[in-house]
Amino acid sequence: AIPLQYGAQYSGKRTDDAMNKWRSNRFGQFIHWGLYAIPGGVWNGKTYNYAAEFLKASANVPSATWDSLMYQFNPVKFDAKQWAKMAKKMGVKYMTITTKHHEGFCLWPSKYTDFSVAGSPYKKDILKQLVEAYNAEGIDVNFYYSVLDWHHPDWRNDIKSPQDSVAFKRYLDFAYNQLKELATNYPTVKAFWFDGTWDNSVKKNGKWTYEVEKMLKEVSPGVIVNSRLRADDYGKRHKDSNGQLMGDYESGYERRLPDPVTDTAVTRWDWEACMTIPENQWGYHKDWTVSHVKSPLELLEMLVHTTSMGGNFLLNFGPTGNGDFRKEELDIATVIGNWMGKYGDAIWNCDYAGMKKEDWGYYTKKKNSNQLNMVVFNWPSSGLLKVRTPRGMVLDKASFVDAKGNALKVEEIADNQYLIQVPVKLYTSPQVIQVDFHQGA
Ligand SMILES: C#C[C@@H]1N[C@@H](C)[C@@H](O)[C@H]1O
Repeated sequence: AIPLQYGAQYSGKRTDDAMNKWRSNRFGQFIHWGLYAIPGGVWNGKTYNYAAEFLKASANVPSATWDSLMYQFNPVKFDAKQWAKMAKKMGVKYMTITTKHHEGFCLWPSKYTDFSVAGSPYKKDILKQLVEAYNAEGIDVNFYYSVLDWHHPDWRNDIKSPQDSVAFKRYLDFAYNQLKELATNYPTVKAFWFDGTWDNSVKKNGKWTYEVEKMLKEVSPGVIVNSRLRADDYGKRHKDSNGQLMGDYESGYERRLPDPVTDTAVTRWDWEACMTIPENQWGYHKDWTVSHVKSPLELLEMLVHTTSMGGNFLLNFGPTGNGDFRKEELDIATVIGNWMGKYGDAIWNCDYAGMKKEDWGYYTKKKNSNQLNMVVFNWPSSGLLKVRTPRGMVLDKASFVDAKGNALKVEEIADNQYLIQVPVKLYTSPQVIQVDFHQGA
């Protein structure tokens, strides 16, 4: 192995209470909210199709002009309690909020910058209201923090001169102080979601990334840090120069999921996929006709797919500049919430079942139980669901979660091969079959 000072600190999955809770949560709400929500992808009457939170770059807006949006930030419809109630009904167990996105605007009154809610007509601490409202609903709150900062004069994409080094050192001190401020002032935060760490300037500062993670875990014992923060001694990210995952979980799955047949290696570590409802809009965009918008059932299948591979699914919402949600997002929250209300037990506290993927859908397995869930998306015209079990696993009985009393016919047709007979009918949403099993000889 290559000797590293700033490589992975451990291998395998954390098994402490904080990580076990993070893992059992499975379904989270991502919220991207900042000044970009005010123009919503439109600048000087022109609609830009690229991600709305990148509008400053897409429309080539001068910094002084963009930063003056702070004086328009006054979300009169913002109601943290209402947001938290919607999230609770949707069935999420955690929420990740952009404390500061690439634009540098802070949703909390940071003492290290004037570019925050404190400088806006709104004035109040948005983070505080969200943390209190979501925690009151029993939902954990995690902080997204962009290391990349278009506003801060000392930010550098790369270090090409001694002057760059001096300036970037000031920037890194600023970011370190902000992160310590967040961990100290919001002690119930459960995880930090780092983004904007792809530039050479950060890759050349693996030591700083190591020290940030160390500080956060000292200030907030048990806190969880995603793999995007760290760079090792050689600038390697996510996995260090010895191929070991850095941080507490892999967070490279952005708008994509691992393949349930070829990518099962991902089940060896903790991971999370984050997902947009349109093709690629994280911040609020006025015009969602610019791309495909995923339906509730497309997103529900992604949630089940992710759980079936032992990952967390973080679904993104982009509130408007006024602090309310668009109708498509409210509808998705309702449809997914209705399903989770009936079948959430096949998601929460469930994990990879260690079984071969079948065409009809996905398996999830309740932690520390002999309860296997079959979430069926593709109903077989044959009325037969094929199940291949690992050696020694014997199926005992199967029934719809909605009809526990009516046992389904389970036929063992060969060693470790079963067929479960189900009615042939059209269902309009995925059905869940619960299977009890035991470990045989
Ligand atoms: C690129 C990029 C960023 N990473 C996603 C999580 C969003 O924050 C997007 O702006």
